[in-house]
Amino acid sequence: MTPELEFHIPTDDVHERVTLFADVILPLPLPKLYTYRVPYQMSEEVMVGARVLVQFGSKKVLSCVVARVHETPPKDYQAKYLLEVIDEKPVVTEPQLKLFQWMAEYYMCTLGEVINAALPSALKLSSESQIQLHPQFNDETNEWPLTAHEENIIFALRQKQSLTFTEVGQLLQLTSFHKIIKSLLLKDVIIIYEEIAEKYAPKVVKKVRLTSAYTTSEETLEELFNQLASKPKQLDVLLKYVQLSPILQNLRTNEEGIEKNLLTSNPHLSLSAINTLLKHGIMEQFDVVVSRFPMAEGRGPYLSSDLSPAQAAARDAVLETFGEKDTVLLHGITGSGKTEIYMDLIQKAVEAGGQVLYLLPEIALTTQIVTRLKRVFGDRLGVYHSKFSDNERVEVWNGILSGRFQVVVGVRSSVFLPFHSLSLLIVDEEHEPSYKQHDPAPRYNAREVALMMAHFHQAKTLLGSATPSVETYYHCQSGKWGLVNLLERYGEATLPLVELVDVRQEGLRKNMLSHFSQKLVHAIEDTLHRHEQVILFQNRRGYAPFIDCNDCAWIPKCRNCAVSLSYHKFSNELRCHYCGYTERKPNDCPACGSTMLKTVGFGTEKIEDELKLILPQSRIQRMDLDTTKRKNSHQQIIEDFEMQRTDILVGTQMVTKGLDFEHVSLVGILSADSIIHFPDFRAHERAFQLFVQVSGRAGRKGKNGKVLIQTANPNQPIFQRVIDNDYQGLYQQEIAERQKFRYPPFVRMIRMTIKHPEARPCEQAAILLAKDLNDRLGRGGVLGPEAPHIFKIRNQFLQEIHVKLDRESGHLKHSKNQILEAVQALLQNKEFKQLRVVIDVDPS
Ligand SMILES: Nc1ncnc2c1ncn2[C@@H]1O[C@H](COP(=O)(O)OP(=O)(O)OP(=O)(O)O)[C@@H](O)[C@H]1O
Ligand SMILES: [Zn+2]
Repeated sequence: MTPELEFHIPTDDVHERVTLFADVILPLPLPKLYTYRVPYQMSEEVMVGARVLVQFGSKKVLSCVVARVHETPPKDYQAKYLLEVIDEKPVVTEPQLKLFQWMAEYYMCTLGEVINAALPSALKLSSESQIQLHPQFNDETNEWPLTAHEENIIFALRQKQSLTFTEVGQLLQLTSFHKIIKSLLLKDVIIIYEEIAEKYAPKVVKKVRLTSAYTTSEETLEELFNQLASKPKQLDVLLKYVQLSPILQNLRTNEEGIEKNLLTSNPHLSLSAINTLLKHGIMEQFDVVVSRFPMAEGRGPYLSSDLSPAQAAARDAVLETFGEKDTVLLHGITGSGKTEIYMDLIQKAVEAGGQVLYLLPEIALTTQIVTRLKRVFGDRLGVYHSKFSDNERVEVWNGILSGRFQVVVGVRSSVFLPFHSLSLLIVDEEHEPSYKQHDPAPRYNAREVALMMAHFHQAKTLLGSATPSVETYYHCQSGKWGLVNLLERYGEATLPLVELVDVRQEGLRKNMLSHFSQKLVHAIEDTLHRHEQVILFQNRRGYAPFIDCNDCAWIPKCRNCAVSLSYHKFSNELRCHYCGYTERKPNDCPACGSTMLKTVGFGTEKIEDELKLILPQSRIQRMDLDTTKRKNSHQQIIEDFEMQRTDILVGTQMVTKGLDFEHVSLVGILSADSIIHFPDFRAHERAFQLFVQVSGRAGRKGKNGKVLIQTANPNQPIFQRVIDNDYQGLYQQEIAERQKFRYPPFVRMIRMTIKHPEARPCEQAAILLAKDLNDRLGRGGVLGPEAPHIFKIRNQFLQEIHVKLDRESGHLKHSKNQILEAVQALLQNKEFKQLRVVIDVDPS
């Protein structure tokens, strides 16, 4: 050290001290960002994308994400100091922040709502956050000096398992204790988690290894062998150890050890010998925190299938089109092998060093695809969906940040993940309505968000579908996006033969067995006879949509919603599918006392029930919301069907989507009519998609597939389009109608739902809002108010207003502001205290 430096007095403290301010996103529905003052000693630590702890209101402490760091104090309030910087590195990336900002603006919600939806709850902290001892913390091995306060907390955690932040404050009698918590965190003494129900528990594995004294050199190891020569049981253990751990090739590998149970569960080894070795300090035991997503064994080279000539041509066309366009639609019929093409493209993107996001509409689909992708991408594949625990989500989040996961497969919420170098996004089954989040805000469509993500990352997006949404196809027709067609099935397979069954006629001819036509029953029998499988689709779950009294026509209704209660036979309950209300099914009519209560209509449960009577030998499984509540139930049902442990799969929409089963040769649609007559401008499009998709599950691997559609009205033109797989016809007709009646893609729709516990004020408020919107936006664009078909849900009366906006974006922003102002003005009206207005952009 030079003498000058020894006398150096730090002067920057005196003059160059700059006060920094951080704008933070609180995880609350607040309209703007809040600015906090950064304590000088944290100036170096604070950074965009990292979390900080702040006090909000008088008591609450929250973690929030830094969106901006600057030097301008806020004008209208005195900025408080932020309390702590939690992260050493950002947990939210720059492109993510941009995307979140865009989502908040586009979907007309707050940035806080977006962040709240985006972050797994273990990354959100508040005064209710809990701490617990780190499972690996051990007084004896701890190398860090601990302060009295820290000792105090550890002592309390030994007594009580967990403490909330508030309790920590009380324990230490300090208001500012976050430094202490952070210090304990850094020393790995504690971990933080959000809810008691879901403690963050890293998975710990017990391992053993030789103590270092015996592994300094080959000689010491040899000495050990000599030493144990007279103790054969211990020698056996040692021999097994050197067999399982490659220490004879490289002594340093001893450090990694082996899992203890590889020894203890071996019937040829003596447990007491293992314990003696541990007791004598020849071996030692240690814990390792392992990933919940174990590394795949032997990464191996890529293992994907060879593309057929048609697939290879489609792949090349996609790559070529990416040269000119950022977004390409792969319109490939069901069973054409789109997945194989995706895998090929993913591989290319990964080899070039990019990250890939592969979006799927439904968890049920992930299980099959994940198995296929795992074989190719091994430990570089991350999976993200809503049935994951929070721990698992945090691990995926961190795995993407650290670069461990290069490919992520997930459902719509994966658009929130912290990618930094995305180069390819795939939106499979892009037409699927389940990409849309209805509640709560942000009410986004993951397909649209994916396109925006691609924009911020300068990545390419491939949309794929056998039945593209009319909007998407329109953008291809107009030349905005690229289009690649794949019009043949892979291999020997051809599209299935679709046939209609007129249930009215069959009923007259006495050819109906309850809800099954003879034709369908015979077709099922034939199929099972050939040891092939059947999928039956019915659009409703439960046993029956409602029951009614034969004598007085009484129908049980939900007490919170304007709907009748569905009957669920297994639980003998009447259930509301909107609010979850349940009651026991009465034996007699509460209105007239009659015992003649009968069920009306039918759902999947009834189909399953009746089928068991009609075909008692067959093995039937049902897949719907009621049978897939548990985390792995989807997987189990799909696996059973795949392995042909079941013959018939009965289900709701869940069975229609992209599933790939080799032995299915018959698909039955039990009642097509309710789907076609849904009151919505997309009803025809949706019905076509549903019928074609569910039909597409038949005959995928060379078998001749057959589809039977039961309907009371076979003359509807949509059926001919399904029979002919005539997407073009459907598209031409739909697009003409959309243009004529001004629907998307020709306009943008925004729906406002006005909610109030009483009917009158709900209606009055809706009329006022519609009038104000009319004044602001001009006539013609505002439709309603109108009470929706189900006019009360969860004790809230509903009214809807639809706004149609021209697509030029300059206009759009202005109009959105007008809408927000109109809603604000209405909410300020003192007459409507309990009013809520939900805004949904691009509703569906
Ligand atoms: N090149 C290939 N080599 C081997 N098998 C293939 C190949 N292409 C497709 N297959 C098989 O054909 C079947 C159908 O493929 P895939 O599931 O990818 O179709 P898809 O286009 O996604 O259909 P859908 O739109 O109905 O979901 C799968 O079982 C798949 O493994
Ligand atoms: Zn209800």
